[in-house]
Amino acid sequence: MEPSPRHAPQIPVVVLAGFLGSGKTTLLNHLLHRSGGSRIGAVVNDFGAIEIDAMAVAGALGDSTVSLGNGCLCCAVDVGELDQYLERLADPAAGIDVIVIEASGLAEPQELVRMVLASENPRVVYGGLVEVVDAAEFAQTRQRHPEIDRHLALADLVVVNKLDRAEDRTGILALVRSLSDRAAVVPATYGRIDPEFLFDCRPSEERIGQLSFDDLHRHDHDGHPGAEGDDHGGHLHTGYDSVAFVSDAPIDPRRLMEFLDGRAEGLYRIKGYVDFGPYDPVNRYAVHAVGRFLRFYPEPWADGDGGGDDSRVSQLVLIGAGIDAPALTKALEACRSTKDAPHTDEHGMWGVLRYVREAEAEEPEASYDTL
Ligand SMILES: Nc1nc2c(ncn2[C@@H]2O[C@H](COP(=O)(O)OP(=O)(O)OP(=O)(O)O)[C@@H](O)[C@H]2O)c(=O)[nH]1
Repeated sequence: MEPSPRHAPQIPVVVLAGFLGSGKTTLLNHLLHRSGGSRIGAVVNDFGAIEIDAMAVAGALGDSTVSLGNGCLCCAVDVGELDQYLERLADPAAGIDVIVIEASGLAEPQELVRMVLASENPRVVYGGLVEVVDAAEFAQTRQRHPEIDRHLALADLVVVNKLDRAEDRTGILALVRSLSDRAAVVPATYGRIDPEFLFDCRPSEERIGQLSFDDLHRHDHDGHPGAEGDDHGGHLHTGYDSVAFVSDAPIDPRRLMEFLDGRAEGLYRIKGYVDFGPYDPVNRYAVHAVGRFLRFYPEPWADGDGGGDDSRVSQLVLIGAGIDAPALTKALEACRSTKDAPHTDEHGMWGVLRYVREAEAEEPEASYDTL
């Protein structure tokens, strides 16, 4: 017998937040592959005009992913769009057990929590705030954005990610614990946490109290300067811009490496996919830069090994503070390849391949980090 709507279990909606490049998409992908019998629906909010994050999770999810592109969800005037998506994912026919909203790396988590709490959909219930921290960049990020402390204080679960890159693992964990109020603090590399943490991270009664509308409101007005009279003055994304670049022509690997090696300090985040054309007809290259960190991840093109296909494009999103968008676009345009014959420059890919790391994602899954 069908359970009556009144008694149907409510689907937890978890907000997954964390600064640019901290590893939210990586964590979400891990959960999608490790969730056992649970079915996860995802709402992905990209800051840039191209939905790179949505592409990165869509493969695993098919139509259980919806994308809220271009701009921070926290600034949406009309929250109806989120409601519509929640409605769709919470439809019993979709068979979804938990919904994860991946916030953009510049979103204000308390705004997202507020939106979920405001949802009138009886099938969903707020399932907690997960904050992902980049252990390697945390000190600098906190210096530039003291608001991060406020985000951690609101979290129900904090994932201290990228511990493989952290110099002082114990120190960073202790610091995050001291900032996190009563949240569980979980160490991780590549977002590999036990999914139980997430599905169980519903806030306790006490924490629901803390995240009531009134308290969130109070946080806005006491918590950060610029909130009064300027809706987004204290938001993390103030001063940040994004540039979206798409190219049908393949990219020249040497020129792109020159561009990347010379990137300005303020250009904190680059992500996307690159077609190096005849330099590697089999693979496209996912690219990620976070601060000074740079990595390429070759992955076979979905259209087989033909090459020369019209559907092959390079798509990049660049996010930073104080960046010169027209100059960046011009510099990227100059990276377009003009050569047809790669053998005239057979070492052309060397620069890129220096940033391809083998097998780092293939460590045994069983070993969750402990500290
Ligand atoms: N070394 C290392 N790299 C990691 C780890 N987790 C994620 N990364 C890499 O960090 C980069 C950014 O990861 P994402 O998961 O895309 O980060 P994100 O938070 O979704 O990024 P935005 O949506 O732009 O804010 C990618 O190159 C990941 O492979 C980790 O634990 N260790």
